[in-house]
Amino acid sequence: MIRLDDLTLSFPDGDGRVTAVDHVSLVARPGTATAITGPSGSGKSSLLALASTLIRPDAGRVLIDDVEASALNRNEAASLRRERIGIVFQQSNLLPSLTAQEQLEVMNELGAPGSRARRSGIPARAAELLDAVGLSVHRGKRPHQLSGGQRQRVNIARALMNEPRVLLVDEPTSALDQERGAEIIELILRLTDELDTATLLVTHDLVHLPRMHAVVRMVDGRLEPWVPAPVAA
Ligand SMILES: Nc1ncnc2c1ncn2[C@@H]1O[C@H](COP(=O)(O)OP(=O)(O)OP(=O)(O)O)[C@@H](O)[C@H]1O
Repeated sequence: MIRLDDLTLSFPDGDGRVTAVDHVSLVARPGTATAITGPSGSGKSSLLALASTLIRPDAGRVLIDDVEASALNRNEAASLRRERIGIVFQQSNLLPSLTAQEQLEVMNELGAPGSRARRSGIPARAAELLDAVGLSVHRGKRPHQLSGGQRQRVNIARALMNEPRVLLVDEPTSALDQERGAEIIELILRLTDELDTATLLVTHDLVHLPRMHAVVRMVDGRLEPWVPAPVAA
């Protein structure tokens, strides 16, 4: 579970400060996907950065299960991210020289060494996740040999290597056409269910919202309930 509790974040802006996130509270439970939508510059990416512990709030708390993430120092926050949080950014920032399988395996080389038993399970886990995202036959390919949608699938599989409790996804469909975008959303929803992650997903794309367990809208850093536009008669 992830709980955002009265979060506020501001950035320096000329002589003053701009409030990117303004007293935002939100709870996402395991096995559910919550979409965060809203206009450009409304604070969606900033909220995700707070949820991921990559930046600290000016005020408020981020709770990941029972851990107060916003109170941790940098090293502790890095460990928490490694152990409990999966992050998928807009662009699939894959390493050009590595195959799909290696992109996943390298995740567990970074950071904590892990036991020998755990390390020996890594190739199998990587293969299993590539299978779950429909890329078994492409596991030996490098990023330039994959389509945009396939690269995004590798990205998602990579974020799941550490068996995260929380999955944070920023605009996963922005570089894809409608059909590939819809497939990626379906994939994220299926994995959220199967792996029981609490998923927060930023999207501009309103077509995906009815598939989500919950939808919130950010406007000027504040959270509003999302009210779907009436369907034309
Ligand atoms: N590092 C930063 N330094 C200064 N201001 C920032 C920084 N990051 C974001 N902002 C400001 O905070 C506000 C929210 O930005 P944010 O990127 O979170 O919005 P967004 O809803 O994700 O936008 P988009 O949909 O265009 O990605 C904006 O006014 C932006 O200019």
